[in-house]
Amino acid sequence: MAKVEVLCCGQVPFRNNPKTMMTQPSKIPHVLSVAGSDSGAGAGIQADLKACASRHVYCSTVITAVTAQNTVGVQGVHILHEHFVAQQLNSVLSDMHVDVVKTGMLPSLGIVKVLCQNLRKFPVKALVVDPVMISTSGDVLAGSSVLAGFREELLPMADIVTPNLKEASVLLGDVPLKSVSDMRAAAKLIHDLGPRNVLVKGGDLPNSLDAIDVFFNGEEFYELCSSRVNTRNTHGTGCTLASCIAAELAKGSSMLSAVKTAKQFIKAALDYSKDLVIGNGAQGPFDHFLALKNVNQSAYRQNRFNPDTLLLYAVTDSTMNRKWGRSIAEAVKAAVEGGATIVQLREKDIETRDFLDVAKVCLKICRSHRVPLLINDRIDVTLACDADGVHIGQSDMPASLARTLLGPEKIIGVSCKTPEQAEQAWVDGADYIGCGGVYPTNTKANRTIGLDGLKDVCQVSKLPVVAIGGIGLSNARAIMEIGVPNLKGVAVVSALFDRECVLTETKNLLAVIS
Ligand SMILES: Nc1ncnc2c1ncn2[C@@H]1O[C@H](COP(=O)(O)OP(=O)(O)O)[C@@H](O)[C@H]1O
Ligand SMILES: Cc1ncc(COP(=O)(O)O)c(N)n1
Repeated sequence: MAKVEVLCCGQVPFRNNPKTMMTQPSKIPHVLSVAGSDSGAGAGIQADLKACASRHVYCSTVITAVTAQNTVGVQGVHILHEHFVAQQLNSVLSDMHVDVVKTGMLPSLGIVKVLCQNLRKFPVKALVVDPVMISTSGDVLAGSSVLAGFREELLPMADIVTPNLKEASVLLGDVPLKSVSDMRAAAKLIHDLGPRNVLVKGGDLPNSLDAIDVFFNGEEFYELCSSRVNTRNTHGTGCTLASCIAAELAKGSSMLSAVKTAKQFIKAALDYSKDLVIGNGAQGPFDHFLALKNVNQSAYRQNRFNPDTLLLYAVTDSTMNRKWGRSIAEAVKAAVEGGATIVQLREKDIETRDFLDVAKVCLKICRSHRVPLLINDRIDVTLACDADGVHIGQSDMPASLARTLLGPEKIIGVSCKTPEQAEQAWVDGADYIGCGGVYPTNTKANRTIGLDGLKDVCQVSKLPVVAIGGIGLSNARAIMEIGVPNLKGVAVVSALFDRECVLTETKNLLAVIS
């Protein structure tokens, strides 16, 4: 009798398994962190590894120094020889496909130089430089000898440099930085040193109720603002921010969107771990794995939100579907089969338990078509059924709080009528805005803003926009043709669900706007 080998994992041997043989090799975005080790694991290489892991990005490491460090301060620093740093760089860069390099503590000029040599030899998609010089505890991590290396060699190669206030000041020859306008001036001067983008971090800005960072891309300034979390656990925020930016760039994000995601991540992680107690010193580490408390499919999404999904946005209405004798799930199924690119469950008169049951069924339908499903207003239902996100109005939960509750992964949309509301939605960490009502509608008694109002909002909105309100076959094309690039699609209710055949209506509407 033929001998059958059983592998311990219970799988058929490779050569006999056609399914395994057909499997495509899969690639994970890859960040290389070139930084120092922090024995307390709050900052440095350890923070970078945790940040990348929690953003679902692979992180390799080249260690430049080993520090004896805890929540009180830095007790010792052992700098590795530049030859050994060069050897590590060569090992990783010559073999593994690195997308983005992120640098932290670079404690000697020799190390800066071998890094620049290796970056020239093995070019990568992006270089993120966190110019670590002084720890938050006030200890020196890189002396003035490396400054020339930063200014002359490394910064001109950087896609972004992320100094905190002290580091920005040192890079510019000890200029005092005390206000947001000082930060803007510093960002401009540092940009003149050669990096493509600059983020001056304001975690240590005195007398500021908010944590404000200034981003400058050589043309425009952005003040990125989040409320300041009241916690001692801010050790490693700078390293984490830079790693998170690197991770998002490795996934393919644009620079501004990577920076915004990273900032939202820091805010959410600090909120999540504000009461954590590790160590007796003044500055504790925080917990990077907030997403793990909510292990779910969305944790494996590589790109959290694709604005193109706003093209044909189906918003349900149970009264209409009841009138035509179909369930919400049947209506959603027809809409996604007809080509709806995103769905929102807007069910105002339904018990929570029923809402949850319906949401779970609709989620299954949407996932099978790779269409995101959002829930109107109800953050509790969004979390309970692990929907892709929530859509909120101006009188619902504020978007900043929704972001804190939902974490950085979920999609958040906000209804906006005015440019001011659109600006606030962006500051609060929303992903898109729904703008309207453009035309009068039966689903909401509301002031309409018309095509001009829509244009005004689109022109200032930094977020993608979907138009809503009285939109259907007759006027959808006119809306799509208003000629503003961030208008990504139309959201419709009656045009799909107050009709006999949802499938046909969706197909027809898609044909008109595509
Ligand atoms: N208490 C806080 N609440 C919210 N965000 C914070 C807080 N402290 C720092 N941040 C943010 O963390 C990031 C790192 O900033 P900062 O602490 O200034 O850098 P570093 O760790 O290099 O000193 C920035 O985006 C900053 O705005
Ligand atoms: C090895 C190493 N790298 C970087 C930092 C900066 O982090 P922080 O500014 O939070 O002290 C640090 N303390 N240690």
